Amino acid sequence: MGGMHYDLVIIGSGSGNTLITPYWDDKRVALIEGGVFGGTCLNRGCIPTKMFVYPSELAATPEEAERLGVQLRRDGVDWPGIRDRIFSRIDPISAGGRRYRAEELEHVDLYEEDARFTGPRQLITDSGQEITADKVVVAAGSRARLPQVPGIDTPGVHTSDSIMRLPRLPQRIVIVGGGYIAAEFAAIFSGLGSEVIQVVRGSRLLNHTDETVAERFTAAATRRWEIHREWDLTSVGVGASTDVEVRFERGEEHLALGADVVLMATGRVPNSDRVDAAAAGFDVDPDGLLSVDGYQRVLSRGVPVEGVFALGDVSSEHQLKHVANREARVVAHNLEHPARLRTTDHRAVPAAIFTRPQIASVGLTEAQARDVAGTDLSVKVQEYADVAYGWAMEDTEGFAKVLARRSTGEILGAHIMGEQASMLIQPVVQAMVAGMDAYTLARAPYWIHPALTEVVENALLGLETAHTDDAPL
Ligand SMILES: Cc1cc2nc3c(=O)[nH]c(=O)nc-3n(C[C@H](O)[C@H](O)[C@H](O)COP(=O)(O)OP(=O)(O)OC[C@H]3O[C@@H](n4cnc5c(N)ncnc54)[C@H](O)[C@@H]3O)c2cc1C
Ligand SMILES: NC(=O)c1ccc[n+]([C@@H]2O[C@H](COP(=O)([O-])OP(=O)(O)OC[C@H]3O[C@@H](n4cnc5c(N)ncnc54)[C@H](O)[C@@H]3O)[C@@H](O)[C@H]2O)c1
Repeated sequence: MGGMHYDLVIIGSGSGNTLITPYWDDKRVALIEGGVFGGTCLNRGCIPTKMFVYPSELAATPEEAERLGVQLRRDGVDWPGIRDRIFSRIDPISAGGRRYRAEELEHVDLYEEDARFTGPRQLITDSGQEITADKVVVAAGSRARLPQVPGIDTPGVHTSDSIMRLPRLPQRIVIVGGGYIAAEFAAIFSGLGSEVIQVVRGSRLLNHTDETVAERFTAAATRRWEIHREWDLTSVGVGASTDVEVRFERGEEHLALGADVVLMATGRVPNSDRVDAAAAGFDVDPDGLLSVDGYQRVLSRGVPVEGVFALGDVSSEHQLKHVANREARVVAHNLEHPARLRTTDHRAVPAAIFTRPQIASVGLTEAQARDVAGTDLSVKVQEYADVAYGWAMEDTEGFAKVLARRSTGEILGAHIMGEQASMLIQPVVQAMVAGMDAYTLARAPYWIHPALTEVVENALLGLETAHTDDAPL
């Protein structure tokens, strides 16, 4: 098989797919995708999960409404209907994207198989096709990590890749893990009416988040589904009377939980090994992340490799789609303008966890902010219950927490748990990027009364930060 040479080779059709700009119209491009076209977010990540979150929230409404004197009745949940509506929308988008790249663009060759490096800009596909290129972008993403315990291949053990396509809604599901994916699916399935049992190694859920979030989300989740803490997974097997049984231990104690299905939500590993980054001599950190510099250039022994870039989950500490997309825009620019390279701005990266209650964060946690600012740190936790819209909702759980330097008002972080957290955080993200201090953010714009945004306004006003006499009133 003769070798093929391209101006640009992209590995991965998630955010990598966006790199094929008009600049490449008169050049030769290869897009290599060994999985489903469109990558994680579209096919098995952000988009389908949120399409399950919304109906699940509707399904959970009767319990919420009851507190406010409204009697609603949920007559049932049509899981196959929900599932098929979601995937009948998503699957054609993936197929359409694939068709466009494979059939409609003459300058693009789509390789539908895995490829791995044999040199810095040299690859071989699984079928033996040798490929070289002037420029290579590694946009190979990450994959679900399965704990290596006996019985992990028992039928009924799922990851986020397969759980959304179940034939029927599980009556009882065990979820292992305490991170983003576990939190979102626990909310989805409990909202839809499954009995959810979540088991974590640590003492709190969402352990990596701000301490108030972790503590208060653990309490909120405990009110909604069953949680077992500080248990280590030991094995999985078929249960005596259940499809699958998951076993844990804690010192001398043992716990066996039977269920229809088990979701392993135990983290994701970057696909640097799947592309054999080591064979090309690229630097890979202990977590498997491909090392890049600020320009997204792949490093080898700390030095940028000519013409090789990486973006997204394979190289980013933020496993988030909006980050992968931003990095892709930077890579697209840098491929086209080698003399005017741009860096990716990773300041103020927000994230939301679409669980119940919703969570959103930006910037530092309180512990991190204390390390940075010491006694100059001001912290305010504003309860939803203490603003007018929170009264309307009769909210008892939500809060907005902001962190800022007392001396300058510089916002160091914000963490919100509750209704619409993912939207409420956005003004804070804007202010952090624009360098606006906390007091100016609270006082310069009008905040609509009595919208829920007042929870953020009041949190900012509650900070003890310095401001001048001519600051907005
Ligand atoms: C369940 C779930 C929910 C999520 N929800 C959100 C959310 O709400 N918001 C958010 O911001 N982020 C979310 N994420 C994270 C988000 O999906 C990822 O950060 C994002 O999709 C990463 O994009 P990427 O382009 O880096 O990689 P991907 O989209 O994963 O694309 C990489 C592609 O490369 C291919 N590939 C890998 N190795 C090779 C090889 N050797 N040869 C050929 N092809 C290869 C893979 O098959 C894959 O299709 C979620 C993730 C999951 C799993
Ligand atoms: N809304 C969003 O933006 C969103 C949603 C889903 C996923 N994501 C991205 O995907 C990434 C991966 O999500 P995730 O939830 O899989 O990972 P995570 O890193 O958030 O959580 C992994 C969890 O698994 C636990 N764990 C790891 N190994 C284990 C083992 N052997 N036994 C028991 N528990 C174990 C960890 O302690 C942790 O609680 C997230 O970090 C996030 O960046 C984002």
